[in-house]
Amino acid sequence: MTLEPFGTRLRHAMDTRGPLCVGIDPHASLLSAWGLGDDINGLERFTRTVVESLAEHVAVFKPQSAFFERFGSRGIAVLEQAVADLREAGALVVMDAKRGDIGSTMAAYAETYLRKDSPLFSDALTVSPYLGYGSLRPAVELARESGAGLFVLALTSNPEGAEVQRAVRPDDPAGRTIGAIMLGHLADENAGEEPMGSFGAVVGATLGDLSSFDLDINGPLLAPGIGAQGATPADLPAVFGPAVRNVVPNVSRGVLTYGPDATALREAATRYAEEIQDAVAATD
Ligand SMILES: O=C(O)c1cc(=O)[nH]c(=O)n1[C@@H]1O[C@H](COP(=O)(O)O)[C@@H](O)[C@H]1O
Repeated sequence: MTLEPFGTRLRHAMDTRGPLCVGIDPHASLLSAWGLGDDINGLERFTRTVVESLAEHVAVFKPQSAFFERFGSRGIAVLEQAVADLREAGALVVMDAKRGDIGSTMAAYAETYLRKDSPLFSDALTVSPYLGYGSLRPAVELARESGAGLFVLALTSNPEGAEVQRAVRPDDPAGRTIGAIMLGHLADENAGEEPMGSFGAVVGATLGDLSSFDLDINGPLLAPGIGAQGATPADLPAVFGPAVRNVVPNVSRGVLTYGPDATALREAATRYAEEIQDAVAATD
């Protein structure tokens, strides 16, 4: 079955379930707080609980691959099952693997996550453009072919990101920063797409006023940083301005910390979803 483009599917999911993305980040400290061992059984129980509690309620999930890779092939098997179960429940999966390499190797990463019949096929993948945006071309092409999407790290939520992303490219005619140039590439990728394109940017919710950047890329903006990193849903309009309608806010620890009780997890996700909805509606 051919998939509709990721941007179309994501817009529909945001309209029906709301824009919240719950991150599945099984930190060792969370496994312990949930009374689970820092082992494959703990990882499996944790992941299954998140999936069973939230998969039918939340639009988007972002499993963080590193927390599964930590356990080797058996961890990857847990990740694979989670991706299948989440998608089966009608949620979209953004695989957070932050891949980035020279083009010929990038093609293999793309095969791993973006080829329709791959065991780890995901609706979208996080990628790093810091080997040059053009190195991502094989992933862009395969994503288009498969109806998948990408989230390209543009302005990350961590303070260290600025030394790369806010650096001004000396030969850029407009004197833009590297982060602004990445946003420009994404706007080109998404030009003319309706209701929006499939090539998103990662832009931290922690970054304060971003009005000096053109966030109007006609694509989604994945916004991590709410909850554990200190940003709140109420910050979103001030950070994103009119682009707030394309924002997919990610919360990982801020929700996960309420487990393992399924009701408490659902209530936490609902609280965040409502606060996000209120913040976005206030911009009307
Ligand atoms: O690409 C990401 O998802 C990402 C980009 C970024 O700029 N900052 C950021 O925190 N993330 C991820 O978003 C999640 C944030 O987790 P919490 O701080 O627990 O909500 C982690 O999985 C990070 O790896």
